[in-house]
Amino acid sequence: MKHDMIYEKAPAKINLTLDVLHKRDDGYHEVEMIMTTIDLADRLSFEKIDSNKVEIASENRFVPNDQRNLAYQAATLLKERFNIKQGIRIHLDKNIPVAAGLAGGSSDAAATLRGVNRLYDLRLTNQELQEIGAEIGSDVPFCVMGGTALAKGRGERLTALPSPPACWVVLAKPNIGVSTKDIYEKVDFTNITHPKTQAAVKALESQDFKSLCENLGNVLEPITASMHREVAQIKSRMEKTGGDGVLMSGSGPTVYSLVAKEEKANRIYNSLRGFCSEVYAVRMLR
Ligand SMILES: C[C@](O)(CO)[C@H](O)COP(=O)(O)OP(=O)(O)OC[C@H]1O[C@@H](n2ccc(N)nc2=O)[C@H](O)[C@@H]1O
Ligand SMILES: Nc1ncnc2c1ncn2[C@@H]1O[C@H](COP(=O)(O)OP(=O)(O)OP(=O)(O)O)[C@@H](O)[C@H]1O
Repeated sequence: MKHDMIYEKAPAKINLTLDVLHKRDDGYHEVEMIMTTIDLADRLSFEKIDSNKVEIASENRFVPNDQRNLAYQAATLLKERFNIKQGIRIHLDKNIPVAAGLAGGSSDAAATLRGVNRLYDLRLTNQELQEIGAEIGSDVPFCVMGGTALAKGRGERLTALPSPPACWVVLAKPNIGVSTKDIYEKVDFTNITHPKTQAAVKALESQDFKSLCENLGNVLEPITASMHREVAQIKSRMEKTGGDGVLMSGSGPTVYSLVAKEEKANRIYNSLRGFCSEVYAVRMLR
């Protein structure tokens, strides 16, 4: 039997700020962070299949196609919770670099929640999908919501914020892997420089690009940078070639620069291409 296809885009996120307040009893860290979506996205399609299975197809050899895949987990969760007897085939066209600090897997999970909600006409609200998403990972609720938000709790308590002023985002991912868990575990609360989250929120509210760039901050950056010198190397190269605001995203290792002028974005992009195999120049998503 031929079934209709549903399509969803899964955009990457960057952290404009990331602060860690304390370690919680459940092992997670209480965070306060501003995240925004960028125009670098995976593309997913969803199709009903007659066998009672979730199938993932992806051409990317770094992406698992079994229960380790967050899209698989999202589809399975909805299937079990809503007692769906048919199966789901997911095709994943991966463009977001893997294990990068850009929430690629989380965004695929969020797109899967939206896609399966439509495919099986479950009529779940965005809020309900966010709550289900929190069971899969801390970044999933934000990826369900999209746009720009201040996130608290372990990342699931969200308040929408205005999008950043239009600009370019140049990203470079060094060819190294980091474990988010390990990086959080290394946070030293006796020696921490907290970002000015409120100043960054104000900069978004007043659409002040310069102030936004001055108030980017990520407490995980010095930790990942101390383990991998590539992070500091990319950061300094972006700063030297004219990046307006430069920061590592999430637990890394991707470093990005916000850039107002296209010609400068091109210059930074070209300067990094010789140094790093995964470099992107994209726009913010409004
Ligand atoms: C670094 C960020 O990407 C910033 O947006 C997120 O905080 C991490 O989000 P994520 O990858 O969706 O994280 P999860 O899959 O929920 O958790 C992975 C691991 O990171 C640590 N973790 C994560 C989130 C949080 N608020 N505190 C933590 O300590 C925990 O050890 C957890 O076992
Ligand atoms: N759909 C998926 N796409 C990519 N990786 C996935 C996916 N599902 C599970 N993974 C696994 O998760 C690991 C982390 O991948 P992901 O790209 O989500 O990291 P990330 O961008 O650092 O996430 P975050 O910013 O949320 O911490 C990979 O090593 C991969 O094996």
